[in-house]
Amino acid sequence: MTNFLSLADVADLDSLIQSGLAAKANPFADQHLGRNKTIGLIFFNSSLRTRLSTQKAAQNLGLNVMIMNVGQDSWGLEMEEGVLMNGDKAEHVREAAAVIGRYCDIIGIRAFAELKDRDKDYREQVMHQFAKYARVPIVNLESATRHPLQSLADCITIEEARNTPKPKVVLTWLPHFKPLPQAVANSFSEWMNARANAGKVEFVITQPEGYELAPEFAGNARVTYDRAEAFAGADFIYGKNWSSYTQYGQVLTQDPSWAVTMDDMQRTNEGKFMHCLPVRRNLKVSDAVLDSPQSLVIEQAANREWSAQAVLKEILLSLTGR
Ligand SMILES: NCCC[C@H](NC(=O)CCC(=O)O)C(=O)O
Ligand SMILES: NC(=O)OP(=O)(O)O
Repeated sequence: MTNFLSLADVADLDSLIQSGLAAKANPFADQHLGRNKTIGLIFFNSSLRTRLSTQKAAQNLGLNVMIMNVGQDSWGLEMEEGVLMNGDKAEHVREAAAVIGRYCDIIGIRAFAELKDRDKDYREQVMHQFAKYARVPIVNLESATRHPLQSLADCITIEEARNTPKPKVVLTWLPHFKPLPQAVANSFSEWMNARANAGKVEFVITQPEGYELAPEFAGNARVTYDRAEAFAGADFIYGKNWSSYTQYGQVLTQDPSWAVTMDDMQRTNEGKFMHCLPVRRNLKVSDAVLDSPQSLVIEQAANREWSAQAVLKEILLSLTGR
């Protein structure tokens, strides 16, 4: 694996999931792999899990870790080519990425959607500019349209917690007053469609009208506006808010009946509740659900360490020629 930007960079998803589970069982088995190598983690947005779990995974592999918050610790970075830089951005990504690439063997980048210009967000300019100018492997720590380290942790969590060979997994939209990116939902859908194509899960998306994901991410998933029907018999309920893709970046409804409650969970097949976190209690999901044994959110977040470790291991193996 050279870059980890999306599912397309994964040669064998089953073995990557198994590699995450193996890292969980034996975290320090590969601590020699990263010796004398450095990873830089570059954040354009806030983070708790991604920052700490990726740092921890890198340390488990013996990597040195440097972390930078762009615009707070560093200069603001210009991403556009050929512009007169007379605004608030003091440095161009051409220099910044090239320089960071000289200090680091691997670079992780978090850069959320701005939710103003759909074409611009879906072009993934920040990831592509870094990949072009840094000349070292790039790891997506949540980009404008995807969050693959989260999706891999989600696959690991479902693999661990399932008690049927082909669980029913439901992605359900949750209410929020703020417009949030589509990245987590897009990515989860992309990865679950792959799992469904491999016969590993049944995948259903439920959302209010107007919240349809981009066709390339919804793929062949069964989409229903009938939330109760989607929840019936579900083994996993994966909650997430996202803003509209079709009316780009807009909040079309805040209908509180889409928040997940214990009544909803009782319609499932003793289903487990998942959320990538952070989650706003009682706005998106009730205290009772989050505090019940049906909630997997802490285990899911813990699995971020093992998803990052599986990915960094693959990249280190390709850097060292195996
Ligand atoms: N990395 C996990 C999710 C990050 C982000 N959530 C948020 O911005 C929540 C902010 C809030 O609730 O105020 C998202 O949806 O993509
Ligand atoms: N789930 C997740 O990516 O969390 P952070 O935004 O805190 O990194």
